[in-house]
Amino acid sequence: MPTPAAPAAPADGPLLALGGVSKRFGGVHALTDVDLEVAPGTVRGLIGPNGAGKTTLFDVISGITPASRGSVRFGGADVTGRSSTARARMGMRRTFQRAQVFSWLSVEDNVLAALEWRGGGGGVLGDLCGWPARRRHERERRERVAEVLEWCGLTAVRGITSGSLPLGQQRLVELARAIVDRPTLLLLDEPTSGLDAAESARFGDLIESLRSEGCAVLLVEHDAGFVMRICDRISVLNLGSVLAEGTPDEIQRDERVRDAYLG
Ligand SMILES: Nc1ncnc2c1ncn2[C@@H]1O[C@H](COP(=O)(O)OP(=O)(O)OP(=O)(O)O)[C@@H](O)[C@H]1O
Repeated sequence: MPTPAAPAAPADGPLLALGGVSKRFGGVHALTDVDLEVAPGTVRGLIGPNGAGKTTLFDVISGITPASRGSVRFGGADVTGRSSTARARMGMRRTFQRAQVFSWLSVEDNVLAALEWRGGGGGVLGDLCGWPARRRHERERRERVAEVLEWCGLTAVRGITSGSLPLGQQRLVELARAIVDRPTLLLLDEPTSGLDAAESARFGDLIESLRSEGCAVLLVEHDAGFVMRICDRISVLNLGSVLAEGTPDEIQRDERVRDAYLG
């Protein structure tokens, strides 16, 4: 299992902290005064009925959509006004409800491409001169990709075109892309959607391994059993507001949550 970097958070503070986040789309109040924290190296679930605001909250956290009000702090810094690219450079990664991979690239090149965007090669001069440092850098990157492919169980299909893989493996490719340069916070949007029981269980194991290595995870997931099994804490959204927050036990016992969501 690859070793993620140490969390980029102040020693005694949350890695991610949302304060009073609201989002309006015209007359639609998608989010209202949402407070939420994710501690380093923990898994937080975000659950709620359809239309509760989960995807909108992910968009606000990752910087795809600006909040109408409120603040987003990440790694101790106020990132409310920063772009999604800036947040990614700080160690935040996200996956989507529909797995996003370069379907025409091989599995290995997909994961390599996720490392490339950070740059760090030797540039044109380095290419021309074939500097040893650049060659070493390239070898290290290939080794890192091989390590992550192995960890995600993708070594055997590393040369296959990603778009020809079944959905479960495409999700693993997306996960491999997200973790290859060692994020400190991973936002997973319905990672088990469309997976069979064995694939979901594998995904659960991978998330637990990531946590044990210090990576924090915020997980939107409709499979309540999966969420209860895997999360340290859970926030329940309903109609854009936090209805409840607590441990899986506390959430399961909460009558308001049962009425609104768990049934
Ligand atoms: N771009 C938009 N323009 C207008 N309304 C939007 C937009 N995006 C989301 N909404 C509205 O905001 C509310 C929250 O939607 P959101 O997709 O965040 O919920 P969700 O909890 O992720 O739902 P689901 O579980 O179905 O994915 C809904 O009422 C939705 O219609």
